[in-house]
Amino acid sequence: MEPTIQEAYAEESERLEQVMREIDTQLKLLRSTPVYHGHEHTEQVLESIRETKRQQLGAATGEPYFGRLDFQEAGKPNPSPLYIGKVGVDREDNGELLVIDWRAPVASLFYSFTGGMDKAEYDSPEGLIEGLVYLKRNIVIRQQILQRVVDTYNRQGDSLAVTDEFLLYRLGENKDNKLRDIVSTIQAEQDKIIRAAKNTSLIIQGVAGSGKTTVALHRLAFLLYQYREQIRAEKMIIFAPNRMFLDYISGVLPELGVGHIQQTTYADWALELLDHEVKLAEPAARLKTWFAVGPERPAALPDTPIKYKGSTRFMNWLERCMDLFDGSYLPKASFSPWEGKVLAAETIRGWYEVENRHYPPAKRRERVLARIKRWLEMELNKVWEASQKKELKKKSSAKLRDYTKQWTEYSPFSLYRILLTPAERPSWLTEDLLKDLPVTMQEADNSFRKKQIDPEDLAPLLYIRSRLSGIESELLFDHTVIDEAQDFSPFQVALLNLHTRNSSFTILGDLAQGIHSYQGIESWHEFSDLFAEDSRAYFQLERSYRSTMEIIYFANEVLKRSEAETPLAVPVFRSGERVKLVQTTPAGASAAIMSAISDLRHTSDSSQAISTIAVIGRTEAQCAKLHRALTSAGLEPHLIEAGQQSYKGGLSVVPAFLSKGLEFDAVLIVDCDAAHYELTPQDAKLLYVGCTRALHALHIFYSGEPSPLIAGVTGDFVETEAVTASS
Ligand SMILES: Nc1ncnc2c1ncn2[C@@H]1O[C@H](COP(=O)(O)OP(=O)(O)OP(=O)(O)O)[C@@H](O)[C@H]1O
Repeated sequence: MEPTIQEAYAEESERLEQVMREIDTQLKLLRSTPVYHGHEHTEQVLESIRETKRQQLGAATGEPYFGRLDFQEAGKPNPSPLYIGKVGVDREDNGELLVIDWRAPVASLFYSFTGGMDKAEYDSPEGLIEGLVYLKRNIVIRQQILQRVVDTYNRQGDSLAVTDEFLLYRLGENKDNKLRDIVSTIQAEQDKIIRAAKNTSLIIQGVAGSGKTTVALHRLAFLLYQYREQIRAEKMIIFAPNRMFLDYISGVLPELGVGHIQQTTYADWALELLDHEVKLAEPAARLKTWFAVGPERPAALPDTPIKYKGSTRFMNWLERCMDLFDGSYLPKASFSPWEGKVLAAETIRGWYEVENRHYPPAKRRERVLARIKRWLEMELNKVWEASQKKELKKKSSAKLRDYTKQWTEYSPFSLYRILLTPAERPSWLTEDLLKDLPVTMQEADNSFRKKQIDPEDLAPLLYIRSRLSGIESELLFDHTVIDEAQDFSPFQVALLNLHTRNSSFTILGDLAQGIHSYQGIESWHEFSDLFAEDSRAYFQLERSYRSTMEIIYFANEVLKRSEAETPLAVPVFRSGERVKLVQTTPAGASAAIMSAISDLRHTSDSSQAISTIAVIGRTEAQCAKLHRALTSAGLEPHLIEAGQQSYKGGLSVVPAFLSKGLEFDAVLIVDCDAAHYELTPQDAKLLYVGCTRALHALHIFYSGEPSPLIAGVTGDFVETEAVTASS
């Protein structure tokens, strides 16, 4: 018979006390053991194990576990309860597992089991284990106090389907300024991605709010647990679009007990590798041009060098260039240090092409020059007469300097520049090769003179670096995550592949949010083609967890009205207030926005009290103006600008293109009129990004003619309102 709620609660309280007593005893013992500071290796290792345990148990004391699954393995007489937590805890005296780490193979049942099935199974190191699930229970413990017990499945109960009640409870919570872990409610389709094998190139198309970023971070924690002998946190890397986004996601990995994973942007990583030889042009100028409205709006996607420079066609072109470079790099002449003494060109060629063939050209140059120097020293040693030797030494040093000088030493940038500057093109660059360079690339780039480059030059420069000097093994990653990957170019990903062992990738993005289409991709094939067929995998996440049904239905309408061919989000069954379409007069817009903010902050429904609100504008200039207006009204908003390092929460004013990746309890889209959002795929994506940032409430403001992307949207998920100046 199904236990009553009181019985379940009493049972779990007792169990919690038992587990906490055990953790407490173990912690006391560990804390009373003196920390070892000596040099004895074995003792150091033992101390490090104790320290890890101290930290893990310390973290587990407040909330030792969050779930329970009663599983009867085939062939075993009874089901046994498995408690799942962020870290495993076993009894000191008999080794019994009190809490199982969520990443352990058996814990996958807690996530993959969706009810209704006869048999459940999971992959273990010993093979497939089958059995029956009797109970799936969510348990909320806060600061050692049992707060909630929710059975989402009970074999003895009436319902055989796992309900989403607990998930909905979690999704209904409000957000602060940091993304959180989801270990207690990972969904089956997310779990598959998290637990995919390490040496896979995973590509994930996920709708807005489907948990892509969160899943990627949980996957890193999983890989570190599962492959702890093979990979290290310091060798894993996350690429995110900007520093503010990195700050926003920075809480998740520590919550999962994982540290030291590198987190960066592509530009920061690349500039570091290039020894900061080049400067990146201010990104603000490009963003301003690309997201301009009115007469400055950019024409349909221009066929600019940006796309070409991000293509694998360009990579192949550079590959051919580097092959030719390699073949012609060695000077043809022999080396004569003084009259009558010659080091034959053939000998030097042998050193270059045979002896050092395994080295890249820059290294070969270095090694061959060192070899010539050694040869010279030997020749000088054959001269006995002191004054003659001195003179020959002087002469030969000058000759060697000349020889070295003629053999130009290139940096990635100096080589790139001569390839793309017509007046400086080297003789080995054949007409055939030049013919294959698009016309748009034939012009000299003036900014190169000041060593200034654009973001799309980074991958080509790194490619040249890799061909010129090779990739040092300490620069290789064990696993690479690319978030917001739809804005990456194929060349960027191909380049990262050169830096990633076994093509172990998690690449995530959403084509519907591809607002930087001047540089990004149009289809995931552009990336999947870069990886071997048998080691790549593609997943699609269609359920959106962030927003209410009303918000998702509305955002989908926006997408449907443009010609953007992208998958639509399926909401979880969480209902909230309707999306508000508010028409104002131009003069009344600010007052209407402020009144909405005030209403949202003072909502009477405490379960929906709003703590983060974003006012989303179309351009940076418009946001700066709005920010001033809200500040003079005493509201203390934060203006989010390009280049910002952190996200503060509270009330933010942000241009739509910078809101990507973030989320807010409530979103107010302003100036959603026909001039600011036209009926184009680009504007639809931008508005879609803005709308899908909202968790609980979405208000859209416009004056004059509404944007064709929202005009006439009807349904039980929207309500309209007209605010006159006096109301
Ligand atoms: N299984 C889950 N349980 C609870 N919350 C979840 C779950 N999956 C996702 N979420 C929540 O949904 C929200 C969106 O997650 P996340 O930002 O990772 O999605 P995303 O796909 O990267 O979104 P976007 O592309 O729109 O930036 C977050 O608040 C996250 O905590």
